[in-house]
Amino acid sequence: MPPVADLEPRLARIGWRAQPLPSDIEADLAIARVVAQHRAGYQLHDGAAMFNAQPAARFLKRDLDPTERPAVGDFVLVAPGTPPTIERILPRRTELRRGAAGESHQRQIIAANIDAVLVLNGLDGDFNPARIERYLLLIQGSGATPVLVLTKADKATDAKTALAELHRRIPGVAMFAINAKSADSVAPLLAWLGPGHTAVLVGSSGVGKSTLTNTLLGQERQATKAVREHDSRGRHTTTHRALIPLPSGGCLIDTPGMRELKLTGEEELDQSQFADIDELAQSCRFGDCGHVSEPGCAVQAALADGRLDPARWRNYLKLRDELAAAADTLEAQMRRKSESRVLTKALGKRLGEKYGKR
Ligand SMILES: Nc1nc2c(ncn2[C@@H]2O[C@H](COP(=O)(O)OP(=O)(O)OP(=O)(O)O)[C@@H](O)[C@H]2O)c(=O)[nH]1
Ligand SMILES: [Zn+2]
Repeated sequence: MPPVADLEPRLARIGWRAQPLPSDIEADLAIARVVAQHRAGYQLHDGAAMFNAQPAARFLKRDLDPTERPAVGDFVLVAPGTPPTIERILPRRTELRRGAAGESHQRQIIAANIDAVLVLNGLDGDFNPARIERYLLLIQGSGATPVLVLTKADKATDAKTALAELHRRIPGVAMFAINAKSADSVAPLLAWLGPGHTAVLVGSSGVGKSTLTNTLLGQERQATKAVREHDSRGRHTTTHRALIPLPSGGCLIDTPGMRELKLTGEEELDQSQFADIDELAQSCRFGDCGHVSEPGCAVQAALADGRLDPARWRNYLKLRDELAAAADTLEAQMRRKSESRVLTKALGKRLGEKYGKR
């Protein structure tokens, strides 16, 4: 492997910060960063290009603690090959975990080596201190710094009141009210986006994550509207770039996994700011109304006569789909957990019969 000093300008683009490397590294290994994780493998970036890689066999062992597997944001050592293989994970500075209050064998790393989590909340009706607090729970203990960003300040009449309320409710956390479209307005955020820094943007759909990304980039590089394909189960695929080097020297990580941070599957739409839409959608003539062209659709009627804002409706649909997918995952996890408990019991009983233990 070339001396790391030679690699640093390139690695700097992917949020690398000088760190001592293990002394026993084989010469043919390269440093890269995990930018996405798929069922079929990992997507890595070495500062020059993105490429696919497979984890070494030991990462696939079933009894391995999931937190010891490569995660998005990890700097890893990669062996050449077709495909290249992830051999080692370099020590993490921070670990954003899912299920921090759960059982240890269920904990997963959502992202590693994240320095700041920018929690976006819109001042256009999306403002929701309770949701911000839930994000903060997820971030707490990760080592990453939360930064609260209230977007659409240019549209709000009460940005100061919102900030004051948030200050009261969540003291000691940096917070800004910004117009995500204005470079001047987002400038204070650059303090968390300098060389060697990695940030993620989290927040509800439509809050301004893509807009802020574009402003930080200084150009329209990321499609503001991600491409989504819906199917009957309400899953979607979002295409966007996973790691985004910024002119300020830092980088953003943006993966579907990171965006899933926002919903656990336990949220109830009928007890949210969308309760009115949820109620409307339940009052269609057909119980399984798709709200597209069915006769007697209460949603289409409300859209037609202006009672329902189309943007809000689209947002509701997006969130409902996300929630459905998250709930599916949660349910599958819980099913697996209860199955393994039953299996463990059955195994214990069998062993007890065989060896006379109880
Ligand atoms: N006036 C104003 N409009 C904003 C601001 N931030 C975002 N918008 C607008 O809000 C809409 C949604 O913004 P996006 O950046 O696409 O939101 P997002 O969080 O990326 O949404 P998803 O991709 O669905 O997760 C766009 O029309 C933006 O132009 C802001 O600070 N001020
Ligand atoms: Zn309908």
